Amino acid sequence: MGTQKIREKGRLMSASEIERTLVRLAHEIVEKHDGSKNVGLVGIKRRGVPLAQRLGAMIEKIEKHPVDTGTLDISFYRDDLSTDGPRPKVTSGAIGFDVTGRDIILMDDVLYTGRTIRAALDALFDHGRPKSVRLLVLIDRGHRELPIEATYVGKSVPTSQREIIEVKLAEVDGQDQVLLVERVD
Ligand SMILES: O=P(O)(O)OC[C@H]1O[C@H](OP(=O)(O)OP(=O)(O)O)[C@H](O)[C@@H]1O
Ligand SMILES: O=c1cc[nH]c(=O)[nH]1
Repeated sequence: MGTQKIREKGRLMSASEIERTLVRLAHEIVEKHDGSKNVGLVGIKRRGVPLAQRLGAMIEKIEKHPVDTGTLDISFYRDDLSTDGPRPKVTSGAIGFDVTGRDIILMDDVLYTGRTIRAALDALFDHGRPKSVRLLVLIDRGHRELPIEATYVGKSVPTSQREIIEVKLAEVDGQDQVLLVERVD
């Protein structure tokens, strides 16, 4: 595989827009979950993790009680591994709290084909039986290949297949912003 050229097309969200969006999503979660006591937040590695941590802190501030926040590493569950041989049957590391009976909100930065979320649901149910599972994403860029939708969406961005959404978060990338870039052949 050669190096792929990409061209920046524009900035979709600044740091302050990301912050405002997360505050709105935290309030939506509290409103829909009637106080959020049974809610557990699970961030998908990598950038879902800081999103879950930030939203957990925001909900805690609004509700004045702690919110369980954990991490899901789905690298062994991704179906794109299956092209190189049988899919490894490995249970991912601990989430950080018991998901059984909880109202789980899975979190990721970008929702595209839906394959990451399918893998995340497999991984989640290997850890326990949640009462419910909802999905939160910062960006929904369309082009689903599976019947998966998010309950909580930061921003819906219609994209072409050539375009790529680059979410950058301070904890992983040293800064907060969302960029739209395009592959150049
Ligand atoms: O809906 P899908 O088609 O599964 O695409 C969405 C996934 O793609 C990105 O991860 P990526 O594979 O680029 O890895 P990253 O964590 O390094 O960004 C993004 O973080 C989502 O997890
Ligand atoms: O555009 C995309 C598609 C999948 N994952 C991303 O992070 N961006």
